[in-house]
Amino acid sequence: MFCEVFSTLTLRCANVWLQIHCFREISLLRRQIFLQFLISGLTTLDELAKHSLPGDMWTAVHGRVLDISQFVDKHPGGQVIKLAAGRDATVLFETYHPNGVSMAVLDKYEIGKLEKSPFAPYYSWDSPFYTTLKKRVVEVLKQKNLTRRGSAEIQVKAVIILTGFWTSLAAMCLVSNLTYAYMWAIAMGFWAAFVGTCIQHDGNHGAFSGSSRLNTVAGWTLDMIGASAFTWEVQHMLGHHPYTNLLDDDGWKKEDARDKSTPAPKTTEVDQESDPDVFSSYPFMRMHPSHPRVWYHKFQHLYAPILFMLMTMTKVFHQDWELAIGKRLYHIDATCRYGDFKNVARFAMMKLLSLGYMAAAPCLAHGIGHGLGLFVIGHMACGELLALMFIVNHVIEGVAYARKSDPAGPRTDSYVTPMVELQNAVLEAAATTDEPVAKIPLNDWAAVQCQTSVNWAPGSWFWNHFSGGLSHQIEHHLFPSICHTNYFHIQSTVERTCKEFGVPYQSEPSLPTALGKMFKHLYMLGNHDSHPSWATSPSKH
Ligand code: HEM
Repeated sequence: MFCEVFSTLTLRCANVWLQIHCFREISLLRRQIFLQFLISGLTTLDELAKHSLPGDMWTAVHGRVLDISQFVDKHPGGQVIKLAAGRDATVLFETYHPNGVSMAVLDKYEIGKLEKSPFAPYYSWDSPFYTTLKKRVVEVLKQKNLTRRGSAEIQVKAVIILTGFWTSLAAMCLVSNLTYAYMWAIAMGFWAAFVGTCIQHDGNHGAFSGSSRLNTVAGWTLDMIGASAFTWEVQHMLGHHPYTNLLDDDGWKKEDARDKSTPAPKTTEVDQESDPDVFSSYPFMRMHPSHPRVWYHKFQHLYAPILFMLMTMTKVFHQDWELAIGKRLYHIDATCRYGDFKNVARFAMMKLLSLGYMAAAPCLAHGIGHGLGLFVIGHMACGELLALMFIVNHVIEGVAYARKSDPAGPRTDSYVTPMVELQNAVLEAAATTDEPVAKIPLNDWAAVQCQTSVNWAPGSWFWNHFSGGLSHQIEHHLFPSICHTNYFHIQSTVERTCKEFGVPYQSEPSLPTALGKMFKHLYMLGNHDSHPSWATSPSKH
């Protein structure tokens, strides 16, 4: 105990000393050597978690501990790097750099090695599948003369959407006819959904623009519509994206049962590899076959649309505040964002301001009853559209689910995966030729992303724009730092590469077809603990 306190104190003093003395490049080396000297032995995840605030930021990539305190402001990808602070950021690092990062950069900031996590990592990074995908996609964009991150196309689109939002809001308050006011409220809700899918989504992923500032402003539009970019980053970028449809079987139960007023458990007691999007809806909805089925789930396909309507309001009034105050979302430490007082102040200011123009203004214009009614109707329209477009990509017939306790890769409920079938077919075909084909591990990160996401209307310019790239969910999950306006340009390359490597790639021809399959799947999950049809999910090739 004494040793722990002493070493923490020494490190903190050392950091303050280094803040004061190390602002030049030459000092970086001194700082690195000094920290290397101080950290004798391996760094634990708990020690790493103590370094997540500006001026004192450590992260870990492939077992190497990096001091990124001095690098964050120089990072070519902008402020998103702060999400890596205080945690193992291997998945973020691998997935946000389609062009790779020189090892010299890592060498420059390395200060030690990470102790092995008590939880075995789910993913494998060894296959050539993701490297080949990255190389081909970067090449296609180069050939088409497109920038990876957004350009004029998304910026013009952003102006149109923002104009739509503010015009609907103003019209909702200014028209005297209440029927029209409610129609404007619905329009405002839809525009707000487009702000979410087409502006903030790219901004917070660092994909809206090459300019870090513009990305921050684009990300901030989520606060403009009443939610919080910081909360979204934690849930979506640190939870859902890296660990899509992956469930730590015991972890969610522990989190569920935990008394939230007690101190957060240590990082050795909780596993970061779990997708909050699939377990946060439980017990209201059963979205993952690992969750126990409760009697009312058999109606979930019927009541799902009602819950979807309430989604944004729950976030705005409950989840955002819980996170900002507790600095934690389920198993995810949110200190990197809400540990900074400036961020909490920004959060609170935007909450107040947005409530002013979205709720108080209509109340002033139409009276409290109708004012609140307009606010709620706007939210319901927004929540419904957003939920339908998001959930359809991951909870749908044929999609795969993964369990941390199951080492054999993502699979349908009855232990047959389309990936196994496809791999066998590809390897068999290759056996008759001279061309060797690499076998892809079932837990290959990119291959898992392809199996846990589903596209709809692939290659369509219109639907790509309408959904902010959600129609090309597989491409988005593989390349979150690439602007959504590019996805239909890279779609055929990704599909071809999947086919070549024997990795499943599921596309539904249209949104209505995909929605039909989503509701059918919700019905199946609600009415069967497991079902034979999950065992024979058709391979799409
Ligand atoms: C952990 C240590 C990290 C290091 C050393 C690092 C380093 C770099 C470097 C050298 C580049 C320029 C690459 C190029 O020119 O192609 C870059 C770009 C970028 N980084 Fe990082 N990065 C780190 C973490 C992160 C994290 C955690 C994220 C996201 C959460 C991120 C997001 C980005 C983005 C969006 C770009 C722009 C990519 C593009 O232009 O396509 N980086 N980073």
